[in-house]
Amino acid sequence: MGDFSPPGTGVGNAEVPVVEFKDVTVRYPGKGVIRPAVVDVDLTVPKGRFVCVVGPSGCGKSTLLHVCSGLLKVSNGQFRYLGKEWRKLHPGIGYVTQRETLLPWKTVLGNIALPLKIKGVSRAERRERAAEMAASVGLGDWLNHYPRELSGGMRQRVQLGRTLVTEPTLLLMDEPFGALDAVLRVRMQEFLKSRIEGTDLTTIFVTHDLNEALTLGDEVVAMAGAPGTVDQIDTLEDLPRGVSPVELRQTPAYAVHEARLWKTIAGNLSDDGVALSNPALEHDDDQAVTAATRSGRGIS
Ligand SMILES: Nc1ncnc2c1ncn2[C@@H]1O[C@H](COP(=O)(O)OP(=O)(O)OP(=O)(O)O)[C@@H](O)[C@H]1O
Repeated sequence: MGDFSPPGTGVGNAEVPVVEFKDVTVRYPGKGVIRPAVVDVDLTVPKGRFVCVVGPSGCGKSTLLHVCSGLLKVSNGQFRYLGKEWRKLHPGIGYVTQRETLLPWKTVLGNIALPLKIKGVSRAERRERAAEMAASVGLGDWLNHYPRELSGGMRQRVQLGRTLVTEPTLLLMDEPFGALDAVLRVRMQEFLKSRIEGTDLTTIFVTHDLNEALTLGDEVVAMAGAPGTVDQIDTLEDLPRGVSPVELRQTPAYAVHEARLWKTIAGNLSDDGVALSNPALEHDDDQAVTAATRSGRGIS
């Protein structure tokens, strides 16, 4: 175990960051020499912080989330969750993806109660907690409806409820609103913000959409290149909070952050929106490219 201490250690767990990456490189297992997915990542996320990660397709955003969840181990460097290196999956993680994973044969109540059932919570308690959670995600009148009877935004709220009902310490969100239309997306952003604000929940939210990141985040982490590196971290303390996304986008501070982050990301994009090879790492034998960069969407 390495010896890197979070700032302000020694005054109890409250000050231990929820997530710490220190000089982290990640290679996916495979045959031959595999180019790393991310290199030299340093990132600290304190308790209660909402961090958005942006960057072009293939720069390693999801890879960072996999490491946070414990699904993927680092190849070099150190990763700590709640101040510890863990051998197994990390406890207290909620993971919401763009892909819908609701069980079609279960109702809203049944879907939200499912993780409690897996944990062995009694039937009466899980029904009560699931019903409370359904109400808190605005679906109190839809408890006995099935996913097919709901809109895309409602289904995404069920997914969110199913995750939050477990009372996670760390919420990981990988493009959760990517499939929603523009209006619904903004509504869901407002909804998520209102649901999380004032709680201790720590959130890492991956998105291709810079506007979404600036609307939601306390901090935006811009990744670039392939293998991916963290190229910029913008703290958004100067942005007004408690205003609508539309009002927020009209403020001068917003424009400054947007321009700066865009420059970081777009400077490292190919014409078709995929992360460009990282020139600083091109001549390193260890980094020889055999892993295919997945084609996909660029920054919007
Ligand atoms: N299971 C895997 N095995 C091997 N390589 C992988 C695997 N998953 C991802 N990669 C590679 O790791 C790199 C980073 O992928 P990752 O999915 O983290 O990027 P991303 O920024 O999240 O992309 P996108 O925005 O398209 O989802 C890519 O080169 C990708 O091909």
